[in-house]
Amino acid sequence: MKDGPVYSGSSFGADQSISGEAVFTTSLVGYPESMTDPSYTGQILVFTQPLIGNYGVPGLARDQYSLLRYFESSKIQCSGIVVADFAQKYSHWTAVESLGDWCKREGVAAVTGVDTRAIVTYLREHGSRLAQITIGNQENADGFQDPGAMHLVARVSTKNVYEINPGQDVKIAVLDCGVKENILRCLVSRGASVTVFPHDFPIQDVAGQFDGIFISNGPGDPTHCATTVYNLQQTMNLHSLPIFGICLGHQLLALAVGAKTVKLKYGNRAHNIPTLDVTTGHCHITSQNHGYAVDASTLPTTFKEFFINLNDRSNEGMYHVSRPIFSTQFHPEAKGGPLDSSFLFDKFLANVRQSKAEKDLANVADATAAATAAAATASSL
Ligand SMILES: NC(=O)CC[C@H](N)C(=O)O
Repeated sequence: MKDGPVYSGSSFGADQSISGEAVFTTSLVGYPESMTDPSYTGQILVFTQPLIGNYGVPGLARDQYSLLRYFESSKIQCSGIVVADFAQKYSHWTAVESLGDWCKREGVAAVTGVDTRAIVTYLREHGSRLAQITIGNQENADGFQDPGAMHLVARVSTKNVYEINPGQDVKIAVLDCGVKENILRCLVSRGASVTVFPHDFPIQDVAGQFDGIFISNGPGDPTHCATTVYNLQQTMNLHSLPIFGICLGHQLLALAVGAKTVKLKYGNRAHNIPTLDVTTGHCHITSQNHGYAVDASTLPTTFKEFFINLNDRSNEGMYHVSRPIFSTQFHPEAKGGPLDSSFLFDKFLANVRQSKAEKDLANVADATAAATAAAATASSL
């Protein structure tokens, strides 16, 4: 840890010294999904679950939409992992290799045999820290790189525009700030065509061709994404489309409407965080991975707090008081149970279909009015 303790263990991944921000997750399962989540870019992930690797690592199978079945992106995104006890033997019907072999193949550092309880206690007391993993006597050439100071979204976002599930009744534009495969699946499996755009694409220029806008999760400090924030402001000024944002997408939407974000002491990374839906009084068990949060006291009067974290009372979402715009800090696409908060995708799709129906009706009314006017002009000639 920078200016902190040193913990020694054994390397079971790549012999590669790295640096990053040390953060911890209390999730019991899902290491393939977490490690490939682009939001973990630049971070060293410490697992509180002591035994990691016992179900191995699955292959790159794809579903009917060509989305990865078992990973959130096609490579490991975190800089390194730290576990108490790496399981050398693994067993699962989807497994094709061990966690150690995967890390070696992808050049990712992995340490086992350290007291992760001591590390997590340190991180909880001092907050997320810059850290290094050094192998043997190797010096880490990078020193202590701070991912919070980098515009990581620019690194992980798509460079090209692409479409998934074309030809459906509604079309959704996704701003990819580091989008997870399962978010795309949650949209297309509900019958939408999805077009994915780079994070800084001027979405206001093409928004009229879509029935809804989605803003994805992504790594790092949201305040680096000034272009996306500006484009979202323009989009909301020029179009009345439904909008949904998740995690970084929530933070960017909040910045676009004039709210502020803050860095949390050590963040929320888990699959079982109780979150209150302020509109219903129901508590949802949610999946989370974030180090920043929206300061709810800075929301404009046009937005209300949607969800509140019941552990630390931090903001978990917002909704517009009169327009179909809402966003969540937690991840409704990632769930410990079978459904959990996935109803939020149904809500977004319902908004999208309703807005499309209203637009179609307005177009029919315009066409009828134009035809009536043309007929009147013709009969008066
Ligand atoms: N999962 C995410 O989108 C993370 C958002 C942001 N990078 C944070 O850490 O708060």
